[in-house]
Formats: sequence, C-alpha cells, structure tokens
Amino acid sequence: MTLLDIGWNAAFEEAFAPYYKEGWVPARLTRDNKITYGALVGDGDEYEAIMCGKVYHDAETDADLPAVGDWVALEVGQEDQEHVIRARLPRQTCFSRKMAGKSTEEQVIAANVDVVVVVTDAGTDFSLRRMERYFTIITRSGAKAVVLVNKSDLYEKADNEEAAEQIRALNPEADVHITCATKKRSLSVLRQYLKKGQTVTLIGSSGVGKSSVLNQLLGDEYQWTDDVNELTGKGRHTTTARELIILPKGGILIDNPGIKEVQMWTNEITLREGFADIEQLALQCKFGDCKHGKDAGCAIRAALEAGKLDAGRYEGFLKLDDEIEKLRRSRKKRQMTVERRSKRELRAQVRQYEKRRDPEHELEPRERRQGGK
Ligand SMILES: Nc1nc2c(ncn2[C@@H]2O[C@H](COP(=O)(O)OP(=O)(O)OP(=O)(O)O)[C@@H](O)[C@H]2O)c(=O)[nH]1
Ligand SMILES: [Zn+2]
Repeated sequence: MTLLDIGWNAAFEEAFAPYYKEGWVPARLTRDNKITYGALVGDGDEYEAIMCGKVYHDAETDADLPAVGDWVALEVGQEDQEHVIRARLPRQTCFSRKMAGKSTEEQVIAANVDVVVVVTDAGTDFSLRRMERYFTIITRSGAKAVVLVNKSDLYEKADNEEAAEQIRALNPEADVHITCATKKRSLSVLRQYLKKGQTVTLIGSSGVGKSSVLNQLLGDEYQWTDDVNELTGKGRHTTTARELIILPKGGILIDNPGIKEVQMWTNEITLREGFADIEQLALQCKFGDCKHGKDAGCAIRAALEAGKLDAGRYEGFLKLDDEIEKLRRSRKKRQMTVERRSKRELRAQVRQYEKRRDPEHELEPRERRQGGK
C-alpha cells in the first residue's frame, strides 16, 4: 500500500512540505476516539495517535479539530513513546452537518470525501424534496454527488427512468444510475468512482439497500452489519472498528455513525419543509396555541373549508409533530448506543494511556506518594 492508495495527492504533498523536515510523516485518520485517533500511514501501518496541544488549541471550533478522513502530520514515537498528531492539513472537501439556526455550530462527519453516493428508489423512498436536501449538503461539502435509483427490479422500467430523470433535473451535476443491489453486475457503474485513492461515502434512508451495495463492494473480507452490538460495543465492520476502510479493489470508504445522523436530520427537515405553507398559515390563526381542530379563528381550517388546502395534507400536518418526535426518539436511542460505545472505548483508551505513561499506575495514588517520600 502507498499514500496514493489512501487518498494522497499533489495538493496534500505541497501542504505537507514544511512538515517533512521535522521528521513527521503524512497519515490519514481512520478513527476518532476523541482522546486518540487511528492514523494510517503510507506503508499500511496504523498507529494509535494522540493530538498535540497545539492542534487542540489552534482549533477555533470543534469543526477545526481532526476528523475521520483528515490528513495529518504524524510524529511516530520511538519505542514506547506516544505517536503525536502535530498538524492537520487543510481539507479539500468537508462533509458536515450544520445545526439549523446556529450556523456557527458545525459537525464534521468526514473530511476529504470525493464522492457521496445517495441511495434511493423509484417507489416508497422517492422524495425530490429530500434529495434536494442531500444535494445541498453534498454541494456544500465539495464532493461529487452520485445517486443510485436502486431496487430497479421492483419497479417498472419507465418508473425508474422517470425517477432518474427528475433527480437529474434537480441537479444536472449529479450522476444518476439505475441499479439493483442484489445483482452484482448492476453495481459495476460504481467502479468509476471507486478508483485508487478516491474516497466515497454512502447515504440514504433505512432499507434502500446501502448495506447491500456495500457488501457487494466489500466482498467476503468484511461484512456489513448495521447495528452496534450491545455486548461487544463493536459496530458495523465486524472485523475492525475502523471508520475508513480501503476497499479490496481500490477506493476508500468512510462510514461512521455521523452519517446516520445526517440521514435522520435530513428526514426531519424534509418532513417539516413539506408543510412549510401550512406552517405559514398557522401563523395567521387567531390563537398562538391553536390546535387547528375546532379552535375559533383557525386559519388552517378556514383554508381547508375554502377548498384551498387538501384534506390529506391537513391530516399529515396534524401528525407532523408526532412523526418528528418518532424520528427524534429513534435518533436518541441510536445516539445513546453510540455514546455508550464511545464512552467505553474512551475509558479503555485512558486506562491504556495512563498505563503507558506511568507503569506504576496499578498502585493506589496514596501508597505511591507515601512510598516516594
Ligand atoms: N429487490 C431488491 N431488494 C433489494 C435491493 N437492494 C436491497 N434490497 C433488499 O432491501 C432490504 C434492505 O436492504 P439493506 O441493504 O439492508 O438497506 P440499508 O439501506 O442498508 O438499510 P439500513 O441498514 O436500515 O440503513 C434487504 O432485504 C435487501 O436484500 C434491490 O436492488 N432489489
Ligand atoms: Zn389553527
């Protein structure tokens, strides 16, 4: 394996120039455990690295801290010394989530992603509004957007084509392909994006076939298991806890819990947006706490009675908060699982770290102090 296999290019090489003379090496981050990071170097070795104080203090916001996919300057420690991240190279792309309203709060999901593949289908999952959301964050990231209209075997050819056409009209820059993830041959269109050194990530609603696509790409070496195992705390790629993996036939895949978050977040916003006109109407209700049922002076019911509002959409609007609440609950549950896992990992990391720094660590602090005096 070389640096090029894991995404290195001329621009990174140039940015790295001042660090070579320090004796530091380029490394790509494969895992973020908060205190430590997994750092992959050109020969394929992966180090457990800590961030130096400077990198931490120079970060003005959390978004400036190293993230999975980032290239860093790594000082490889001799013998039992720590491996230290000395600097982070500027990102070429940045796939992130911005909190609604608080534009300063940005959560970086993955850095230096070249292609984001959105998986959808021509049937139950199809939503141009949601697709528009995805396109917004992909465009902002700087990555290329690719869409798979998957499960083509379940829908009429004309419907698949119509769906693809509508998505293309939404974003002429995007490549849109019709696929069937259960047929390996159908996924050969993805090869062009999975070239050596190209970093790809996959996104899309639950059940559209992301895992199926990945399992085809990964072959037998890894198998995709979606849920975090409650017992072992190990998620996804069962053979490794890495969030950045090199695919057997070239290309780099990033997958982490943050991507799942983006999906749910997108769903919530999309749901709300779909009712923006009704929410606008609600502002004209006589009472601020109007439930839009039998309340006097309800602008929504007035629109309904005047035939300006579709009854089905009205029903949908009334259920909107419940729907969003459901989404939030599932997100919360997921988050708690992930947090439990990362806390457990963090504790283990801290223990290991302390042991390395202080081999006498097993002694009770008080005993040690008395012994020393
Ligand atoms: N008929 C058909 N079924 C498919 C296709 N792709 C995936 N499936 C099936 O759809 C179901 C869901 O697929 P997954 O790959 O688990 O979907 P996912 O997007 O990973 O879902 P989450 O893990 O919930 O995010 C599975 O039973 C797949 O076998 C397809 O192209 N055609
Ligand atoms: Zn009302």
